[in-house]
Order: sequence, then C-alpha cells, then structure tokens
Amino acid sequence: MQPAKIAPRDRLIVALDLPSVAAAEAMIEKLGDSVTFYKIGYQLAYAGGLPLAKQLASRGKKVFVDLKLHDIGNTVARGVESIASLGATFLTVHAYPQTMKAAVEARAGSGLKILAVTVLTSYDDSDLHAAGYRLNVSDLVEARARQAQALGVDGLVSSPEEAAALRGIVGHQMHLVTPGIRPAGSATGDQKRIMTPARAIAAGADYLVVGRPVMEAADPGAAAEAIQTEIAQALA
Ligand SMILES: O=c1ccn([C@@H]2O[C@H](COP(=O)(O)O)[C@@H](O)[C@H]2O)c(=O)[nH]1
Repeated sequence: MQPAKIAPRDRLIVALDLPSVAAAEAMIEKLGDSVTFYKIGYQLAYAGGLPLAKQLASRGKKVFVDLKLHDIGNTVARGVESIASLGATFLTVHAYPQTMKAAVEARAGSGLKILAVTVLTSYDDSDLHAAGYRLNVSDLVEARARQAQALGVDGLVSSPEEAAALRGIVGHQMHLVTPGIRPAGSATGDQKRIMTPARAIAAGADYLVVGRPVMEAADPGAAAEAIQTEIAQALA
C-alpha cells in the first residue's frame, strides 16, 4: 500500500488544551490559517467543547476528538456513535481488544476514523512496570499495534520514537499519529518519549500532535507556523 496522501499543513494537529470554549475560540482566531487540524481533549471537552468540534468541522477544519474511550463494549459503541455525529475525523480509544472491536464496528458507515492509543507518551518502561506490565514500552506498543491492525482499527497513537518500527509492522495501512513532539529548545513537561517535528516526520509519523509548545508560546501563530515550516522542510 502507498503512503497516505496528506496535505503537508494537515499533518500538524494542535491540541486545544484550554479551559473554556471562549479561550479556544480566541486561540483559533490567533492561529488563523496556520492550523487546519485541531484536537479536543479532556480539558476542553469537559468544559463544553464538543459542540465546538461540530462547529469547527462545519467551518472546514479537521477535528480529532481525543477522549481515549475505554469501557464495556456497548458503552464504547454508543459513545463512538455520538462522536461520529459531530463530523470529527479522528477519535481515540485505548488499545484493548474489546474496546477497539466495539469502536470499529460502531464507526462503520461514518467518516470517523478510530485511533488506538498504544502506550501514553508520558510513560517509560519503569512507569509501565509500576502499572503491573511485564513488557517494556516498545514491545507493548508493537503488540498493541498488531492487535489493532487485526481488528481493523484505522490508526495508532504512539510516540514518534516507535514510528519507524510501527511502519515496519503495519506498513501504510494505518495512520501514525504522534504526540510527544517538542520543537528544539521547548520544555519537555511531563512527556517522556519525545522527538522534534523534523525527526518525527523522518521517522515516518503521519500526524504530529502539539499542545503546550503552541498554547503557551508568546506568539502561538508564529510557533505553529515555525512547526509547519519544519514539517515542510522534513518532507521536502
Ligand atoms: O500518548 C499520548 C496520547 C495523547 N496525548 C495528548 O497529546 C497532547 C500533547 O500535548 P503537549 O502539550 O504537546 O504535551 C495532549 O493533549 C495529550 O493529552 C499525549 O500527549 N500522549
């Protein structure tokens, strides 16, 4: 299968990790044409952000709803149906077989694509072991990727550190969406498995998710535009 044809500017997904719809609207205004793809996660979704997802989609932006669903299959399926009605492009679920199966079945016939979160980018091997797992990060990411692919999941969320290995496993059949992106010199925060935008693209990531390096920048529009330039140069 050929690599997915993705417009270079759609490869940057900016996380609207903000406390209110008003703050998100103000940020979207500042970012203007620098950003075509937005992510709405816990903070904004729980502050009334899901109707904004629908509005953004109707205004021609792409939307990633990052709710990382994980529940009994029936509940996951009903949640997926609700999110599909918003016109979002991506929705995350945790990479557990029952959850992924329910989500894939429930998104059928909609434009929504399901992404499986393999291992959170704030985890390293010691965090996994503390959580009771015997596998290290790379082995668990790869095992979950194989399960996700077998279940018909559309894409994977992982650190860019695993992107090259994942390409070797899933080829170009699945979208690789990578948080843990840090432009050179920016603060790591709680992320443990990180790469620069250029290195993530070179490693094979399709989409780069960036939150604080844009949200907390003195000039968010300039920060987003700098990442877009780095992505374009890495693709050239
Ligand atoms: O493994 C994961 C899955 C999701 N995320 C989300 O991506 C952004 C990253 O934000 P930064 O501020 O750039 O660290 C955030 O919304 C996370 O919930 C992730 O980081 N890792």
